[in-house]
Amino acid sequence: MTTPTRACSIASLKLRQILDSRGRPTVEADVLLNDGSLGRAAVPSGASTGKYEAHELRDGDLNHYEGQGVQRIAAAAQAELQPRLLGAEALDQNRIDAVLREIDGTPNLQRLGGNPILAVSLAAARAAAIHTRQPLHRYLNGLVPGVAPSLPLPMTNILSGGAHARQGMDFQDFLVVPAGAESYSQALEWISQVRSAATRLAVREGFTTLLADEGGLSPGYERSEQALSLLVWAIETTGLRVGEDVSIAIDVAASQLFSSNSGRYSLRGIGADLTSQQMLIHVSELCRSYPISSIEDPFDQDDWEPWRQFTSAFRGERLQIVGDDLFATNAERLGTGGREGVASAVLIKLNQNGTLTGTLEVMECARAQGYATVVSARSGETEDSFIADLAVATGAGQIKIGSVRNSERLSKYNQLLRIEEEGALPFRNK
Ligand SMILES: O=C(O)[C@@H](CO)OP(=O)(O)O
Ligand SMILES: [Mg+2]
Repeated sequence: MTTPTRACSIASLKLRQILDSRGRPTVEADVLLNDGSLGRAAVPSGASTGKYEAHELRDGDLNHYEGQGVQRIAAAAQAELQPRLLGAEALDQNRIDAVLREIDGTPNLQRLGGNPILAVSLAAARAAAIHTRQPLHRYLNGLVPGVAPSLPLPMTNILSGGAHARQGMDFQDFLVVPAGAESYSQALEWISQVRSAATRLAVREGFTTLLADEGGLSPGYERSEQALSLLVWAIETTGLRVGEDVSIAIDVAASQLFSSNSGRYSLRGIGADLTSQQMLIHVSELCRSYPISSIEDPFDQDDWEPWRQFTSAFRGERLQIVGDDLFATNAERLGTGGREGVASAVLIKLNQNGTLTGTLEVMECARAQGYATVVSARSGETEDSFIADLAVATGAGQIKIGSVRNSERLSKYNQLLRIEEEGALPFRNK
């Protein structure tokens, strides 16, 4: 692509299998530049994956894998990508990502896999940041001219259900949002106070405090209402004002509950299979009965009609409506959402998109159509803290990482503390 002798050009590429927080194989990339700058990045992996995501090449399923399958996927990708990327200019992220897509040659990256491709895309950005001697968030901010960086408001799992817990609540995430905090560090303090209060209360009530995939408590409640009540109680116990200092967010992850054969949502907690209209009534009632400030994926990724009705029913109220599986960090689907008046925010997951440049384009599209953005981790994570820097660099406003209990989550929370310490950055554009 360019002359291989430039200090910022790629000298070598290495892809390997490592383990994620579920103990399952995932991909890590090293990108080495001619001046010795080494960028390393690891990609996460979802459990409640949407069908419009970039394709992740895996070895086996959630509960079973053969052993070296991801190593073979990594090696195959390395063999094709390395010769084409040698000498590429690491500072030209657009070009690198375009070449990665071109080599794969499929729209959803199913040939080489979205996972090795994203790992290289992110590792190249990190190598470029090291080469330019900038913190990653500052380098990434340079890729989005005109965007003001800021520290994001965390949205944090306290209780988990659905595909992440294998017991209890049908809905996947029950989170708290410390919107009244004055700073990121205060927000994090409040979160950990609410989390310990929730643990104490669950113990007092005789429920288990076993943890789910993202470190959220998995008490085995049957009904969503029990989880929501515990959250309200935990916030009150800490002396914080419910709904003002700290409010509640939920991720229904409804695509996991939906059967396209029957067209119904199966809710074990209430012992019923709901039609789209019944589901609309159910989630609307929950949003009106509890101090919920944000709801994600209340309906299936292809069930657009209730999405439209729900969005228009809550228009003008203080409820953020987030599309995760619905938009799959895909500019085309987000554009459709904007035209159809569906949702008011988009969850941003790098591995749903497949490249850094593609993800930044989706965030730009969100800004252009007035949608809020929530940068998000996956349920299977690594110790890589890239998304913390990404959220700051893009002034995303919000971040969803999981609970504050496990190191693969804390690597992001703690990275944000370090960035806060650098000073001069506003908290969520306040
Ligand atoms: O649905 C989600 O928002 C994420 C994180 O909670 O889960 P997963 O990575 O399993 O898709
Ligand atoms: Mg989700």
